[in-house]
Amino acid sequence: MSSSFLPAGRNVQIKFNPDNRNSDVLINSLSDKAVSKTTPPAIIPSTTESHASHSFKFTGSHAFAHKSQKLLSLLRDTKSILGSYREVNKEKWHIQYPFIRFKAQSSTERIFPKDDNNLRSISERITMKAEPLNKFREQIRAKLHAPEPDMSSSQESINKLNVLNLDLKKGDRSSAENVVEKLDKSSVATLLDERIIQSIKRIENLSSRVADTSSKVLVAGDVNAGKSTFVNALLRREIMPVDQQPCTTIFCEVLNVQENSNKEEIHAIKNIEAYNREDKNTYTKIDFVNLFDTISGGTEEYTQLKVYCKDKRKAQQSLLHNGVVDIALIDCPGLNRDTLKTTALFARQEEIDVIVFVVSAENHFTLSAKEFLSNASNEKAYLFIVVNRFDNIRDKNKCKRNILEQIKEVSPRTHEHSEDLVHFVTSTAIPIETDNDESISESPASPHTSDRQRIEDFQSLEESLRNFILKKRSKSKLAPAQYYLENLVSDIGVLAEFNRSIASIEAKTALKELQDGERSFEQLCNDEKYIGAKAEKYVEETCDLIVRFTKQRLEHAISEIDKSVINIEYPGLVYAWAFANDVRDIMLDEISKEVRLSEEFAKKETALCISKIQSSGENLEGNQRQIKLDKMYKRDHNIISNAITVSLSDFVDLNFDKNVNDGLSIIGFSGCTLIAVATRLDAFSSLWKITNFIGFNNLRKIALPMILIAGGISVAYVIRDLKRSLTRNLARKIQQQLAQSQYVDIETNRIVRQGRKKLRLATDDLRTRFRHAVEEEEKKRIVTKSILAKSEEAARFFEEIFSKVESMADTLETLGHEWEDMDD
Ligand SMILES: Nc1nc2c(ncn2[C@@H]2O[C@H](COP(=O)(O)OP(=O)(O)OP(=O)(O)O)[C@@H](O)[C@H]2O)c(=O)[nH]1
Repeated sequence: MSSSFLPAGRNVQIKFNPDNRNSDVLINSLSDKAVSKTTPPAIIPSTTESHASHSFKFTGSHAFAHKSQKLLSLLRDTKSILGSYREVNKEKWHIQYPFIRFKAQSSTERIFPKDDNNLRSISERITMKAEPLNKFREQIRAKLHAPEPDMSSSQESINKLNVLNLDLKKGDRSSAENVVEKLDKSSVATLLDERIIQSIKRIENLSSRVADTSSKVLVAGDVNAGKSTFVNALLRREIMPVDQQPCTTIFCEVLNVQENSNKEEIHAIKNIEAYNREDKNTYTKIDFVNLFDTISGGTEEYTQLKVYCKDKRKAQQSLLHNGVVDIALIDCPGLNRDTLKTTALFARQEEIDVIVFVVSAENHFTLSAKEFLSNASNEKAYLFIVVNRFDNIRDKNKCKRNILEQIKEVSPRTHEHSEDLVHFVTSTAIPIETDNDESISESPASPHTSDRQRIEDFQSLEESLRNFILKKRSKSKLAPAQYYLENLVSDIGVLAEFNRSIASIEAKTALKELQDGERSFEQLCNDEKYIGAKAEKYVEETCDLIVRFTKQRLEHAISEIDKSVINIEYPGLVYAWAFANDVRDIMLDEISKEVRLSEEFAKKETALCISKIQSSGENLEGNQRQIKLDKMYKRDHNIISNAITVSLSDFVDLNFDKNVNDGLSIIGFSGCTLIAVATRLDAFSSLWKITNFIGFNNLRKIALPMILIAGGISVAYVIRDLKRSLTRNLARKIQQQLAQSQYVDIETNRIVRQGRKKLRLATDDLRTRFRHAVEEEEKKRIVTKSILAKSEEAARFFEEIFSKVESMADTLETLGHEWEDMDD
């Protein structure tokens, strides 16, 4: 699995680039512990320089240490970026995924979620800036835009992302698509959070793997092939017991003394799982002098030995403690039918980086050896083969050919790189330290040519072995971290770029909304003032109209009240009183009619005005208030009928006729009185009362003729003028009373007051709706402002993240992939 944006398989010699800001920071940010633990001494030579003929190009231990440091630092930085992604995703910005259907979509649509119409419409308005892109950004954008025709939508996002893809494939493909389509932002955020947590855990595991400087080498081989002799030769010490007879019966792990607080000890362990160096109950300490007995004594008490020993050689020569990797050598029991299975199991353990197989040049491969090798080569692909006891071979070339032929059969890949991986040596030729030796001389005092050659062959083996171990270590410990980082950095870049685009668009949209909102807010405030004032003006105009109308109608009706009875017939003297009451009622009805008319007018005008007010606010949101006018005027308006009563005087018009003389007036008056009385009493009782009053004789002499004359005149007058006088008197009386009670004003006010009340409801409603609209606009502005701030912040955040991962991708690219040709 190799990242698509980094070239794979390049053999890059690491050069620290001072211009690379990120590298600088990364190197400087390395913890002291990591640096001290992994930095090799400067004197360790690069193997590519000293052993240029190797077909396995490897940049050596220095490069390995440098690479470990960089990877550790990159892992740390990536973890911190993922941490900030989690934080932002939880609290500030739901990180979105590029879930897209590519088919038949424009390139601008591709980078936006397919269900987000709003964003898509925005995307149509905003084109990508034609800025110069660097390689990483180009690759990320290409990923976001690239059509992948035959993919389902659920797979598209998976293909865009390597590590941080969401786990949507819980059902079949169609249901996974549905899941994608139905996901909302917060669900995606939750799924991403889970993914990030997993990634952080993985980074922690990879970090501890990269930081782990130990490496285990399993030395297996046939019985008596010389495994223990070989191990001793590597250590330049007689640690492992050597015997002509098969002697190694248990696994012996030889470690550097530093692993045991610089104490040379042997720990015999019954249960390796429970072994703890600091817990003496988990092992038995054994003396070095008793090692042979323990190993060869056939005791089945122990399953494994840990032998902590000193390697007195310098770091660049030492295998156990070479400054880069702490190597442990595990000497296995010789292979036979009984031990084959156990050794094979041991070899399969993940912590075994390299298998060194020791075969005796004299015996070639046994069946057990072949079986072991073919299984191991399936497991590890490359094996390191030591053909030992080469000194005993006379025809060395033939032996080499034979053995290489056999290796070709059991491990073809090893055979391909036999120059590096297959060594013909004589382990006994290596000078071994005795207890008295202070240093070991690699050159015998008087070396034979053959001895010198054997020592050189062994040294060459050692260099190849160390190189192979480092390389395998890179493969097993650094490669997973580097590949994972490459994929993760790409994913972080994809998400950062995608979310930056969305955030930028949201910010632009919010800004535009804010600017538009500013204008519409101003417009609204102006409208509120202007339309409010206009509505007030409508109200005043309508009220004025109602007042004028009502006043005019009532005043006119009152002033012309006598005309309302013109057509009423006078029923005669006997019904004069009833007639007078009818006249009054008709006159008052006439006024009431005018009142009702005015009310109708007021209602109509009020309705008109309300509709005008409401239509001036029809653009405002929300429902208009319904104003009912049917019960606007409901009480009985004939309030004056009881207050105006007919009286006698109403029948006589005191000012009525300037043409009639005073006498006639008196007579008329008397007559009228009589008539009035007569209308109330019967004629006889009236006459009787008058007679009693003036005396019968006087009446007979003086008054009677006069009375008779006056009566006659009066009767004539009454007959002639009663209707007119009564009408005029009653009209005047009503007019006076109405004037006195300010009837017109009161009624006008009442009518207009009701109208104003209703109109007030309309203006209040308009004002309320305006206020509501202004408040809504303000609320919208607050929300838009916060969206703007949030999306601007998000855009900045993702841009910063992008720059960081861009720089990390550069660093990763410079690290290269030296293990590309080690495909196991
Ligand atoms: N001539 C010669 N003899 C060797 C060489 N290497 C080992 N021997 C001898 O071979 C015998 C067996 O050596 P060991 O190292 O015990 O062999 P081993 O593979 O560890 O034996 P087991 O652990 O019992 O399987 C010893 O007598 C060694 O001296 C060599 O390169 N040349």
